[in-house]
Amino acid sequence: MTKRALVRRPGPRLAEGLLTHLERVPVDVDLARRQWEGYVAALAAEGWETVEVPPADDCPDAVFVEDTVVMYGDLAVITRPGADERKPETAATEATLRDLGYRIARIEAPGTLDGGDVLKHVTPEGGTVWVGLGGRTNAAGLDKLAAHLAPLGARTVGVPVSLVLHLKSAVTALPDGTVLGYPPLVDDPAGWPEFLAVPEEPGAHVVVLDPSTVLMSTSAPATRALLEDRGLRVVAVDISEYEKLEGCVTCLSVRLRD
Ligand SMILES: CN(C)C(=N)NCCC[C@H](N)C(=O)O
Repeated sequence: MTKRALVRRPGPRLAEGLLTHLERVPVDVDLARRQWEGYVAALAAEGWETVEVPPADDCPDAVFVEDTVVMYGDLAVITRPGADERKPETAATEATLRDLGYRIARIEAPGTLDGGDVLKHVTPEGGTVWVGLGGRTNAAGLDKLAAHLAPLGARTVGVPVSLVLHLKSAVTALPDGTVLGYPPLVDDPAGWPEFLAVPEEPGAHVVVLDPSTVLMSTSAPATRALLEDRGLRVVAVDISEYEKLEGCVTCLSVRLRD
């Protein structure tokens, strides 16, 4: 199976990216460019081919390509980002996925939905899709997504997000479906069937690279040790400049299925 992921190069206005829960601190754009290259190289080293969505230099947050689409099998649901500044980002993602042969659906107004609010766990028996309802994603956006995914066998469930930007700022999932999060930033840790509390905020963010390997930030060493103790292999990347903009490892790519 080809392992393929979308990525989008950071633009010159990266440092102007939106902030909701963090204070603005200077972003080193040259360092951010090198970190992005490092992130893409880490994917390549793990056997992932990357496809670049053409850059959107007028959109500071375009590097966070995860927010522009939700993939489910061969279907690409193009989002309608909750922040107006980010709405122009979706057109090039749609064109790229169309060219790759994916079926396209869209979140239409009045729905808003950011891909960072969507956490999926797909098994051969079916999939569960959790959607964070908070600042960027509204109930109409959740309903539109649920309608697109129901014919594919997915169950869509809304969960509150009030302490961080996106659902995946608070929690992500390990290959076995265990949900991990840093409890002070998770609205309802007890609401998850299998919840693993991690000791660091950036430790809540993993990208599953294969059934035994996850990608995470170097800024969560204690969580890395915890995951390695559970038998996982961890690939760590430095994404400090993106973390200053409320980004994390998940936001910088979108994994595609054949
Ligand atoms: C899971 N996360 C956090 C994301 N998918 N996206 C982060 C976007 C950050 C950007 N500055 C913004 O405010 O939109």
